[in-house]
Amino acid sequence: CTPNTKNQETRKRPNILLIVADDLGYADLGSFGGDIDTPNLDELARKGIRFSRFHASPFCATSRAMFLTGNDNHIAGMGVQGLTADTVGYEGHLTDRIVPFPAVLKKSGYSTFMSGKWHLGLRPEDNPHQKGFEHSFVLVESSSNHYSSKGIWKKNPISPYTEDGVETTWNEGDYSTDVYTDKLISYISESKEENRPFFGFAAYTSPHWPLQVDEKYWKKYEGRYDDGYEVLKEKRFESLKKAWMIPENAVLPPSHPRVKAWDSLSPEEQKKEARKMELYSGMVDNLDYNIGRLITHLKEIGEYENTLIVFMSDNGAAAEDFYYNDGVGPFLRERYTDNYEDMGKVNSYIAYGPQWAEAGSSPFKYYKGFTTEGGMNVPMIISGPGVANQGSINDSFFTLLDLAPTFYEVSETTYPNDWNGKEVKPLLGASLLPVLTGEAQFIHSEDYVFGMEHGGDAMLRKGKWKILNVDYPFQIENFALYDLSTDLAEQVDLKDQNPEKYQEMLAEWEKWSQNVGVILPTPRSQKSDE
Ligand SMILES: O=[N+]([O-])c1ccc(OS(=O)(=O)O)cc1
Repeated sequence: CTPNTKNQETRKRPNILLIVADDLGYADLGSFGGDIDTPNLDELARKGIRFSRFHASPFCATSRAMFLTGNDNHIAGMGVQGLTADTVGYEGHLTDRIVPFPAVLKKSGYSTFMSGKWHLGLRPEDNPHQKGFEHSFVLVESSSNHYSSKGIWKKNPISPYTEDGVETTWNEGDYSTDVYTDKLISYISESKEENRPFFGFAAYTSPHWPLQVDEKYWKKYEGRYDDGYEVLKEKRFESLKKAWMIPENAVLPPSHPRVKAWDSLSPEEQKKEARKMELYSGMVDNLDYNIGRLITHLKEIGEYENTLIVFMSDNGAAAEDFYYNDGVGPFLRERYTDNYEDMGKVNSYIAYGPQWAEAGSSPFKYYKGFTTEGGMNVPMIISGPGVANQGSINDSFFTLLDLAPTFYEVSETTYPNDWNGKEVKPLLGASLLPVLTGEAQFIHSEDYVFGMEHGGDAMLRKGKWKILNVDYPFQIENFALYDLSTDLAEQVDLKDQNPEKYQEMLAEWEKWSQNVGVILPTPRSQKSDE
């Protein structure tokens, strides 16, 4: 075992850099067939493997709870994002039923740090500082202004930030993604000085709403989206096929009923809609620029070749638009404007809604929040030492539960049976290393079961089969059955044609949901985080 002392690392184990974009759509990146300029991510794609069927959870906090622990969101304590209840599985923070992998890596001698969004509990004892991160500069809650600490949630008019567990303030006018990158660069430099391998978590808050970014990043997209969101969705559907991200016989799913036809909008409305997407693309452009800064820094200090870089989105493209809703809307409308002239600036609150989110999640059904593929099938790229088949695309089924086991293997550490004297639940995923080294194309057998439940929205996957339930309130008979090998867009319910398979999948659901502790109807929140 490597000694837990600084400056004593004898043989350098690889660094691990996990970069998570917030609400990035599947169809945005250049290397996935999208139209936004992402040269730095494209370089990672050329040097690494793109995963076309990688699945996150449909929401931000549940995804973070899952990939940081290698376990189910209920087991981790995050049954429903933003809900805090005195009920096992729904505590609203990471519990002692699991161990976040940064804690184990830190104990083994890794320098562990993160910068960006936490969203796994507001209390001091829930802070990343207590969960295995030696250094952290974080937005503690779910979302924030990108230029200011002027909050977007009524309960926190000033957005809460901490550095190494201590409350800190935002330097007004600084831009989120730039600041988070500066911090990461300083933490990476420190680990280099100490000659320790690092695990770094770049928990970016971009391109999450409110859509804010400097004109220098969005101006070049001006005019690109003037034909509207339906056209963009179709264009991307075709370009994703050309990029081999979806099969030639894929079908484009119809839009969610919330999406208004582009042609029904007035010219003024269309102008504003187009600017939303220009801003979104500008944010992704800036995100890519900052990822380039990280890559350049790693190269400059001679650590690029020894760093496993994992890039992913935390869930599908986001359709939320709280500015116009009854709950948070009045607070937002008091503090922010949605004027065309101010769009993208510090005083502006703009989200791009289900209409553009569907262009982001083209070719899948729906978007963030749903257990459909549009909510969960996200882009992932892995590059770094030992990664074979550079530039290839892997189409096998993987999930965010597979990341922690991969990181344990790469860092030559093991997940413990107990932690701080308490027995912990076993890991659920499997290491991706055989895929990264080119020994295997897949790690999950046809019998592997992956389930996901969030507030009654549910899915379970076994081999090519998926049961999906997005009807409210949850009732087991509302599950539909899809064959994802022929129906990526989840359009043809096969439950009547395959009653045996359907019953088998329902039995798997019963077993799985009991094992992980799903409670339906969802327990009521004692305290909301949002
Ligand atoms: O419903 N909310 O309150 C809510 C939804 C999404 C959200 O963004 S997320 O990135 O944290 O999922 C924040 C709050």
